[in-house]
Amino acid sequence: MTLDHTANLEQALLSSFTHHKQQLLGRRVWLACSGGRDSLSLAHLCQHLFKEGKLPFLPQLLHINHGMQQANAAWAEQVLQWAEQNNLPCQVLKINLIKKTEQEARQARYEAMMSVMNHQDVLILGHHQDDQVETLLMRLFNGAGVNGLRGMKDWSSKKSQAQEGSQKSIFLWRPLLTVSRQQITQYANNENLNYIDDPTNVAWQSRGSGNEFDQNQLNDRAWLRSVLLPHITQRYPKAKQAIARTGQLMQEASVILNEQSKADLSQSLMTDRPYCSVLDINQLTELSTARQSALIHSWLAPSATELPPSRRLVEEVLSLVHRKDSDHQTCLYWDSGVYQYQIRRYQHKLYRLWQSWEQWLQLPPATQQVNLDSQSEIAPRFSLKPSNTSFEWSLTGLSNLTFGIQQQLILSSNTNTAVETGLELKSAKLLFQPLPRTKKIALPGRVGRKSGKKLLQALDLPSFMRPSVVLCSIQLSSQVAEFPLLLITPERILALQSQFAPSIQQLIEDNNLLSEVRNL
Ligand SMILES: Nc1ncnc2c1ncn2[C@@H]1O[C@H](COP(=O)(O)OP(=O)(O)OP(=O)(O)O)[C@@H](O)[C@H]1O
Repeated sequence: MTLDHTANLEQALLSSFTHHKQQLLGRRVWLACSGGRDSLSLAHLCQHLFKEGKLPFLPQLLHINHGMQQANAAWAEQVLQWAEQNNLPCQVLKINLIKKTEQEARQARYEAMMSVMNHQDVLILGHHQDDQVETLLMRLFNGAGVNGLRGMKDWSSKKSQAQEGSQKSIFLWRPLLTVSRQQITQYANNENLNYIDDPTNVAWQSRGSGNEFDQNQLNDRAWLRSVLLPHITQRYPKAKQAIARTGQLMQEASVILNEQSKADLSQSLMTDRPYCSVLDINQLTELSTARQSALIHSWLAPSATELPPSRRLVEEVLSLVHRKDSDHQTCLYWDSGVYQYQIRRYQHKLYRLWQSWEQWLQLPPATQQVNLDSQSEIAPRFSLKPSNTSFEWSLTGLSNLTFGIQQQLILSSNTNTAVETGLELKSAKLLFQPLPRTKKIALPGRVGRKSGKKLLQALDLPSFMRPSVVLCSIQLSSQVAEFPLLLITPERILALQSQFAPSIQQLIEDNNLLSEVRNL
């Protein structure tokens, strides 16, 4: 028969296990064990349920030695010994903290654990209901919305931030979120667990003969735990359960809200790359104001590792969206903690750009030429701009283009002799250069030729993209002037009016001629 003191914990773990059984299938399970009361109780419970055949896995323990307090090495030793006595595999990982803040310690802890875990492994954490209540209160006092007030999730995914662009992610599993600290304490005491009591968790100060704590010495979490919550529960004995219940309701509400804003976002998105995302303002403004705000809020922080934007920034972006004048100079800056963004508007489009991308766009493209008879020299990716450390812009399928032009020249030169055609091909060149502002160019399907700003406006190109337009022209012999063939931007290729336009258009439509940007 299960004793009362184990019933709550056992029930919570087994019910959470049943709930996530499918997600756990085939995955390796680890347990983050500080050696404190919560995670040690959890490790003990896992081992007990595994022995009884109720849990199909035995987690491998991971303990982080923060190297911050003298006692840390002794704690690591204590966890190792306990694991050995209880036949649980255990690894100690040492980290070096630079800033020594709580936030940095948490992040470094996760990164260290992820470094030994495989992609999509599961990490069990000892967070419980009281932790959840403290988290909710801290967020409430910081003005959180529905997403913040849902608190910690019992199952979530965490991506490694160790290297930019890293694909490694793991699952965090918190099976004890419905169990109170008191219930865990009871379990630990009844099982005679020799857990570690970290003094920085409570920040007690010894004063004179008695033990009192100095409120000013407590961090926010410790103050809520030791000062505010006892007051609240005196008046409202069930306050903690009620706050945790609100968290669950917010969790459900946030699922609905997020599904809605995801659907709204996909309707309004015109382009979506991490470094350049474009929203259609006409679509966006069809939505109610509340849905516009929710959409902008999630669009400004596209990945889970980024900070949520402030209410004020969302309002500023919305007022940019609703501007009726033709001002295209306004630029809002936003640092999401991971990326630095610029938010800009052009015509009916709203741009979210990495700052590094906007700066890269200002660099001039290369001026270069390709001889039409030397097909073998053409690289599969023909670089259009000197690469820097962040981006590479290239034209793929240039050999298809030169081949198409050669064929057309041969076909159209039936009045010439083979020798003359050969000579014409030999001297023919493709020239690539930054679009000259003075050159008059006819756009396909438009009347008359345009130059400079007018041409770029007709192309619907925002000012920050204009330095990155390449003109590709053909020069058939050194005596004859060149003819414009195509305009290339990082986003697209436009075939200009020329005898080669139909075949170039075909190459573009078949994706055999592409302008491609790679984020390095
Ligand atoms: N040094 C550590 N090594 C491994 N895991 C840790 C460590 N510190 C914290 N954790 C994990 O993160 C969870 C939440 O961290 P928190 O700071 O609340 O833990 P704690 O109070 O120090 O320890 P516990 O929750 O085990 O009593 C812990 O339950 C544990 O799973």
